[in-house]
Amino acid sequence: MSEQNSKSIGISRKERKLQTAKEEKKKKRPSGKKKPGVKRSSLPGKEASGERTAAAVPAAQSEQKPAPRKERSERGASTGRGRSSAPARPAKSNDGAERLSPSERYEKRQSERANAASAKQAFGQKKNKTQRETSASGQPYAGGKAVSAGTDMGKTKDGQVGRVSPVAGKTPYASSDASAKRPVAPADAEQIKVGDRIVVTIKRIGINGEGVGYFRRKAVFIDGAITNEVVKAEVLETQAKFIKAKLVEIEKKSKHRVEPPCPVYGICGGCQLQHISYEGQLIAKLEIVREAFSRYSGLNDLKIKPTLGMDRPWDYRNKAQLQVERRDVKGSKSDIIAGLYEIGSHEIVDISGCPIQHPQVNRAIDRVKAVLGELNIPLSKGDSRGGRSDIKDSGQRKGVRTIVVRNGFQSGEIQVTLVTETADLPRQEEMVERLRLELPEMSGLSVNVNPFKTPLIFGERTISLWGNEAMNESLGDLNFTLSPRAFFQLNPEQTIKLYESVKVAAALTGKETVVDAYCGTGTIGLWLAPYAAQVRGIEVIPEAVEDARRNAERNGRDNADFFEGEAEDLLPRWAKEGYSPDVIVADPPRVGLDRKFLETVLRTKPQKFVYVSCNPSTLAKDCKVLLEGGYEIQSVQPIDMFPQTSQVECVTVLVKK
Ligand SMILES: C[S@@+](CC[C@H](N)C(=O)[O-])C[C@H]1O[C@@H](n2cnc3c(N)ncnc32)[C@H](O)[C@@H]1O
Repeated sequence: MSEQNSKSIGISRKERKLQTAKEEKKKKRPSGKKKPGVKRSSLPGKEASGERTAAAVPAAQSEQKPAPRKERSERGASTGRGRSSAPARPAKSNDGAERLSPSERYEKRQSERANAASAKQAFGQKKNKTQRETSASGQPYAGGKAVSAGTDMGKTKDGQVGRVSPVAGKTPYASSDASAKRPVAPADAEQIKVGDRIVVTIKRIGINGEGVGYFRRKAVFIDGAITNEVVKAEVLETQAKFIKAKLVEIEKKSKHRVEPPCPVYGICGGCQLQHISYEGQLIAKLEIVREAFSRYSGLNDLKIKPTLGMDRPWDYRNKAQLQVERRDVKGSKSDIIAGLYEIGSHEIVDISGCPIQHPQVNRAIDRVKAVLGELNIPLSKGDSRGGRSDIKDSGQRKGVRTIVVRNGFQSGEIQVTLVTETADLPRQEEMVERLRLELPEMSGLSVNVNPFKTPLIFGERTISLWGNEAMNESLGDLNFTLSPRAFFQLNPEQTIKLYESVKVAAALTGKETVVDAYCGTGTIGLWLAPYAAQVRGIEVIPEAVEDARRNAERNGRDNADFFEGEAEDLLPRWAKEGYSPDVIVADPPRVGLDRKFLETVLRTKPQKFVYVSCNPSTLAKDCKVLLEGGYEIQSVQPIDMFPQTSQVECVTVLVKK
């Protein structure tokens, strides 16, 4: 979050825009008619884009017992730092080089990656702006004809479907009377300029949920367009290999196009596919996986199973981590908003009542906001009305930055964690008292201290203010203990399908040795343990390894052991010692598998390799290495863990040829 983007007091231009959008939406809806799965009063969303990154950094697991105001120092750089809010420094070796534990190295790498990504994005945005300005200034305007893209394009119909509500972008589509000022696009893709209008037939949905078509064989990415639609679009950016364009009009509408139910869809950035029917989303996800294998593995005819979806693809998320800000909103009871950053900005979009969060999570967020507001607890972002008088409205200050709420669907427990820059939040006892009254299902309240400006949500130190330091949740027959930072899948209903798919894919007979690489709190390994001779889990975060060991004990899985380290270090070490598992299951973060890890797999040659992936691109790239190394793909099962978003999880089984 940049201080430069701190909000001014009162209603901003963007808020006004948001309110207008909501009002327009209200007008459009038949009165009294409720949208499926959406509360009338609700706004939408999903966690910040760093969710997977943040969630993939599990944390310390402590004994599950009430521990009022007890601080829990976590292993690593912050150990023994007491209540100081001073930034933790990594230990240095004698030669001055950083001496980091595997988990510290992992966190550092994640942070570096995230910083590099945002720098790249910022560079891209700057570049686009320049391009737009340059091109727009020299663009000839000549009548109202758009150039058709490709041989099958340009079938512009009279009386076409014109206006629909804005999707995946903040600007409503232009009306057709704007045609008088339309620039004419050149007939060659290389001469296309920003501001030109083109007609494109959409061939598929891209990995970020955008429609993908071609203009003279050059890929065109158009947010909000759907497969098989013919759309008119305005060019926003031209690159050597692709064009980015904005949807202006839909000439031929897909049968899967639906009205996005959420009033801030396309603004908050949490969802990318709400404008597509659920059936259409499942097909789109299959297309995304197919395209990845074709592009990165060179497999054009791969058989991919239909995406496993949900009966009711709403209210599924068990966790929210929302940025908070104190803001005066006229007509609103609360002066605190909680939400996600608006697409391409540092402004928070309020997402109360988000239709993909479980209602209990939304309710808990509302209660926490109300209590923070009532007690004037300082926030790191917002006006100077509440909180402490020493807090000035000038940039970054110390206070609550993020509210994290996790709900146990089975246990009914609610875990609340406030991420702050400083441990010394005022009125903590009153806060505990008020929250216990307002949120009786709360099983634990913690403060996590993150004094750094980093895209990672959590810092290293977690302090339990009240209740259990860790919450309980179960999946199928297994019971888990989860500390505030511990990774746990976000969609429990689909997680069972995911783990069952892994079980079916592994087809264990009870005799196999199995490695669960990137095991988190040991969930997959424990799921498989009753069907295997032995399970070994590898996980880089020490606290998650402790969780996994505790969970193994709790569930009586005495053939499962969990080891701390990087998968790319431990697997080769075990191989050297002569250990060669029959089956390896790997569930890495989005970056995919490390080269050293892949090379060891090829050397140790397990009969089966079960790859659980949340990123089709890295999945397909890694599979190419395995295919070239003597494996073949037996099955690919996409699973919809995140309905309404463009993300797709896959269980891919590779067997030795
Ligand atoms: C996508 S999560 C999967 C967790 C688990 N399989 C589950 O279903 O809950 C990936 C896990 O890999 C861990 N991880 C990341 N990099 C790692 C590495 N190099 N070696 C081992 N574990 C790693 C993360 O801490 C995280 O717990």
